[in-house]
Amino acid sequence: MNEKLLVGEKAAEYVKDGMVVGLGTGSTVYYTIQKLGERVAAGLSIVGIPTSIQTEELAKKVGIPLMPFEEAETIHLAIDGADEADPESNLIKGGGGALLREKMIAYLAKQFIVVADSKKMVETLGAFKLPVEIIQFGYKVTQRHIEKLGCTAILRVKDGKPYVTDNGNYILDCDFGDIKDPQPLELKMNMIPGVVENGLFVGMADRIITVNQNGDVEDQNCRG
Ligand SMILES: O=C(CO)[C@H](O)[C@H](O)COP(=O)(O)O
Repeated sequence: MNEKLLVGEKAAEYVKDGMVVGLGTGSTVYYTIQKLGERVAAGLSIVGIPTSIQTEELAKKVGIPLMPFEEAETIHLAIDGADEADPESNLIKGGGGALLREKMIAYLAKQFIVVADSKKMVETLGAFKLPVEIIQFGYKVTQRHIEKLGCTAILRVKDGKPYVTDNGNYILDCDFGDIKDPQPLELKMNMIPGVVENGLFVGMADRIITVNQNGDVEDQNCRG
């Protein structure tokens, strides 16, 4: 069973005619975007706002009309994946390196739907190392400040070179062990000069679409 396909396609059902839709990044929301492409070809009228260059290319390929984020007055709905989700619907995101644009777009969205296969659902955040986007200037100094918060921070590397985000920044993957109380950490992290954004999404998800132990799609309303 392809859980990513199941949850990705389920989320596409929330997209209605006339919506401005935030398009997330990754291998789960890939299926949402594919499905939306099919629906656009069949007459659905939407405008997408991509959270990464990768997603922009995919959306163009499947025929979803796009608009620049800076021109958006509102986003009706944003759909995105997650690396981990805890029982309070707090998330770690940024495995794909798009956390900054993902958070900006989710923040503007009236509704934020997360698509997550069952492996992403955890009791406590932190087995997945927390991605933190930092500026390149003085990055080792920023790294030391971040480590004082109680983690080991490793510079993300791709093809033997530091990984550079769509925004021209570096990413540190930070091992805090269990993150039992994500909100203070999210705030403290962003107080450090040189930190642009971190991958903790606290209290942002409105729905999480996942797969339960019986193999059924479970559509959780995070607002009770
Ligand atoms: O945060 C992200 C990218 O920055 C992704 O949403 C997250 O990494 C999940 O990706 P996938 O659906 O491929 O497991």
